[in-house]
Amino acid sequence: MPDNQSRPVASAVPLPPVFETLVVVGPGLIGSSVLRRAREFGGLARRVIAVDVSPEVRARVSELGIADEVMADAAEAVAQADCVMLCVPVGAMGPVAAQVLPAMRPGAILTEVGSTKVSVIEAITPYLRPDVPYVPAHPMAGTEFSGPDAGFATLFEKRWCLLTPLDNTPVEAVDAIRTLWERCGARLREMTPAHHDRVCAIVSHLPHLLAFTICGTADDLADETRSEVLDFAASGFRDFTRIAASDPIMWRDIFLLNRDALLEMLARFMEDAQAMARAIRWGDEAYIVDRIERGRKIRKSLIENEQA
Ligand SMILES: NC(=O)C1=CN([C@@H]2O[C@H](COP(=O)(O)OP(=O)(O)OC[C@H]3O[C@@H](n4cnc5c(N)ncnc54)[C@H](O)[C@@H]3O)[C@@H](O)[C@H]2O)C=CC1
Ligand SMILES: O=C(O)C(=O)Cc1ccc(O)cc1
Repeated sequence: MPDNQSRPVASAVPLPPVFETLVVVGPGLIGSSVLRRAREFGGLARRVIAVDVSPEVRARVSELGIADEVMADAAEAVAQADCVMLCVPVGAMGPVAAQVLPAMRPGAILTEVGSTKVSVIEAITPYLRPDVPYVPAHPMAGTEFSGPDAGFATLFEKRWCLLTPLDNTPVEAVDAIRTLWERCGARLREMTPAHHDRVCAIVSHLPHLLAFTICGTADDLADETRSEVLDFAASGFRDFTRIAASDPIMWRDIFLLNRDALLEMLARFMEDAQAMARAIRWGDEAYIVDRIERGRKIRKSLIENEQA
C-alpha cells in the first residue's frame, strides 16, 4: 500500500456532492483515483461515469466497480453530465475535446488534468463553447504507474492541485472545481498557464528527462563494457529508476507539448552541470560544498513544507 494511502474516514454529516453526474474520460492512474475518491469518500458526485477508448480498460474499470457506468461512446456519456473531466494523455486532449464538447449540456463544466497547460489550452480552445465553462487543472500527484489498477483514493491528499483558469472562465466554475479537488484532499493554487508550464518544467519535467537519460547512459555503459553497472547500482541510481519507469506515451507528449519551457530549463541545468564539472576539474572545494549544501537545504524545507 503506498505511503499516503489510508482508510476513508466516515464523515458525521455527509457533504452534498459538488456535481450530479461526473464523467471521467480516461480512467487510468489519475482518472481512476478520482473515481475511487468519489466512491470511498463521497462529496464529489452523485453518479460517476467512466469512458475509455480501450476495451481492456473499460472491462477492468467495470470489474473494479469504481464507476456507476462504463461507456465507450464519449458523446453519449457526456450528454448526461454536469462535469466532464478529461484524464487522457496531453496529446489526446484536443481530439477528445473535439469529440465531447458538442455533446455537452449547456452550463456543464469541462475540466482536465493535463501535466502541461499552455498547449493543452491551445488544443482545446478551438472547440470551446460560450455556454460550457472550461477550468484547466493539474493535480501535482502521481506515481510511475499507469492504468486503472494503479489508482487509489488518497493519491491527492496534501498534494497541490494547480488551477490555470482563462480570463473569461466564470468564477463559479472555478469554485466548483476547486471544491472538487479540496474534497480529494488537495491544496489549491491558481496561476497563469505560462507560469505553470515553467514551474512544472523545473520541478517535474526536467527531473523525468534526467531520469530517463541517466538510465539510458548507464544501460549503454553496461552494454559497452559488459560490466555490472546495473547489477551493483546503488540507492542514488535506484531512485532515478523509479521515475524512469513512467509511461513512455505520457512523457513523450509532455516533453513535446512543453518544449519551450523544458528546453529553457534544460539549458540552464546544463550550464550549472558544466560549472560543477569545472569545479571538480579545478578542485574548487567551496563551490562543490556550496552546491551540495543547497541541495540538502531544499530537501529539508520540502519535507518541512509537506509536514506543515
Ligand atoms: N501519471 C501521473 O503521475 C500524472 C498524470 N497527469 C496527467 O493526467 C493525464 C492522465 O495520466 P495517467 O492517468 O497517468 O494516464 P493513464 O495512462 O494511466 O490513463 C490514461 C487513460 O486514457 C485513455 N485514453 C487515451 N486516449 C483516449 C481517448 N482518446 N479517449 C478516451 N480514453 C483515452 C487510456 O486508454 C488510459 O486508460 C495525462 O494528461 C497526464 O499528463 C497529471 C498528474 C500526474
Ligand atoms: O511519480 C512521480 O514522481 C511524479 O512526478 C508523478 C507526476 C507525474 C506527472 C505530473 O504531472 C505530476 C506528478
